Amino acid sequence: MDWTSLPIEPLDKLAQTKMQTKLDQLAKPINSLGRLEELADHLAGIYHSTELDLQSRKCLVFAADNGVAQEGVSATPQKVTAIQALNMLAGHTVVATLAQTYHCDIQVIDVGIKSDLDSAAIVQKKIRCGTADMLVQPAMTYAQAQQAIQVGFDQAQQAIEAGYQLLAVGELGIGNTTAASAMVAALLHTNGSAVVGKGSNISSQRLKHKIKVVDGALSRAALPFPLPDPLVVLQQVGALELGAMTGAILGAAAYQKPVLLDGFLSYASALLAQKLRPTVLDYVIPTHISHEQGSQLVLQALGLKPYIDLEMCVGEGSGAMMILPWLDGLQTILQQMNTQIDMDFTYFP
Ligand SMILES: Cc1cc2ncn([C@H]3O[C@H](COP(=O)(O)O)[C@@H](O)[C@H]3O)c2cc1C
Ligand SMILES: O=C(O)c1cccnc1
Repeated sequence: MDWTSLPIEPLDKLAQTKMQTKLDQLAKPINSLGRLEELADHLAGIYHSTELDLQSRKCLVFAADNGVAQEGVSATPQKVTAIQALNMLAGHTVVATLAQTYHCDIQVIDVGIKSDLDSAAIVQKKIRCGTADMLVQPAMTYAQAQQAIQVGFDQAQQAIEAGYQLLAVGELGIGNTTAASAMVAALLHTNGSAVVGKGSNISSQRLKHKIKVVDGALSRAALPFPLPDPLVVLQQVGALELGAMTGAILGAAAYQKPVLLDGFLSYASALLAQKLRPTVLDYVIPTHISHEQGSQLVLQALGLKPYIDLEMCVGEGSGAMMILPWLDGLQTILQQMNTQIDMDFTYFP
C-alpha cells in the first residue's frame, strides 16, 4: 500500500472513557496508578477496547550508513553499523538482550548499510549503499527519501498483518545523530547548537565540530521556511534508517496499532512523520527520555511526555524495550485485579 493513500483514523474516545471507568472501578484509590492510567486510556483508544493484548510485539530495527560520518562527527568507525547489525541477530546488542528478556521479537532491516552482509536473517531492503555526505551534497535523492518511508511503512504493515499488536522502532547507523540533529533543526527552524548532542559520546572538541557540520549542511541545503514539503528535509540532510523509521511510525498509525518510540533518533523520525501527517501522533507511545542534548526540544515540539527517565541514550530501540515490563504489569492489573463490586464497597471522596 502506498503510504500516502491510507488515512489515519481518530482514536476511539468511547473506549478511552470505558477504560477510565474500568480503572476507577478497580480496588485501588482513584487515579492511583498515575501515568499508567494515561497509558491505558491511550491504548484503549487505539485498540477500540478495554481488553489489552500487548504480548505479540515486534521491534523493527532499520540499519544504514551515513555519508556524513566522513566528516569526523562520530566517536566510532563506520564499519560498526554492519558489525552491530550482525551482533543484533546474534542477540548481543543492548536492544537484542532487552528484547529477549522482555519477550519482544526483533527484526533488522538493511535500508542502506554500505557493505553487503551475508546473513539471511537480515531483511534486505537496501536503498543505496549509505547516504552521501550531507555537508557537500543532498544525503539522497527525493525518490530515495520516498522509498525509505515506503520501506518502513511496508515493514510495519507486514508485521501488523502477521498479527503483531504492538510495534517498536529502532535504528543502527554510525553518524545518524548528526542527520537527526540536522533534520530536527530544519523542521523546527533552529540551528545546530540548539539540537546537537554527543551522540555515541564524542569529546567536547568534536561536539563543536559536529555543530559546525550540521550548520554547514543546513546552509548548503538552504531549505525554505515554512517548508512546502517536509520530505525534502529527509532528502537533503536526513538518513535512510530515519526515513524508514518515519515510514514505520506512519504504517503503525495507518493500520491502527501503537508504536513505541525509542530515543532522539526516533523523536526526529516522529517529528518528520508529524510534519507529513499531523494526526500520526495519536498512535505514538513515548517511552523513555533520551539523554541526548536535543531531546527535550523535540519532545516539547511533539507534545510528548515519555514515561521513563533512566538517562539512557543507546538507540537501537533499547529505550523502547524498557516500557515492556510496565505494559505487562498494566495488562495483568486489568485482567486480574478485584473491583469495588467484588469487594462490596464504594468510594466516598
Ligand atoms: C558500539 C555502538 C553500539 C550502538 N548502538 C547504537 N548506537 C547508536 O549510536 C549511533 C549514533 O551515534 P553517532 O551519531 O555518534 O555515530 C547509532 O548507531 C545509534 O544507534 C551505537 C553506537 C555504538 C558505538
Ligand atoms: O537517543 C538516542 O537514541 C541516541 C543518542 C545518542 C546515540 N545513539 C542514540
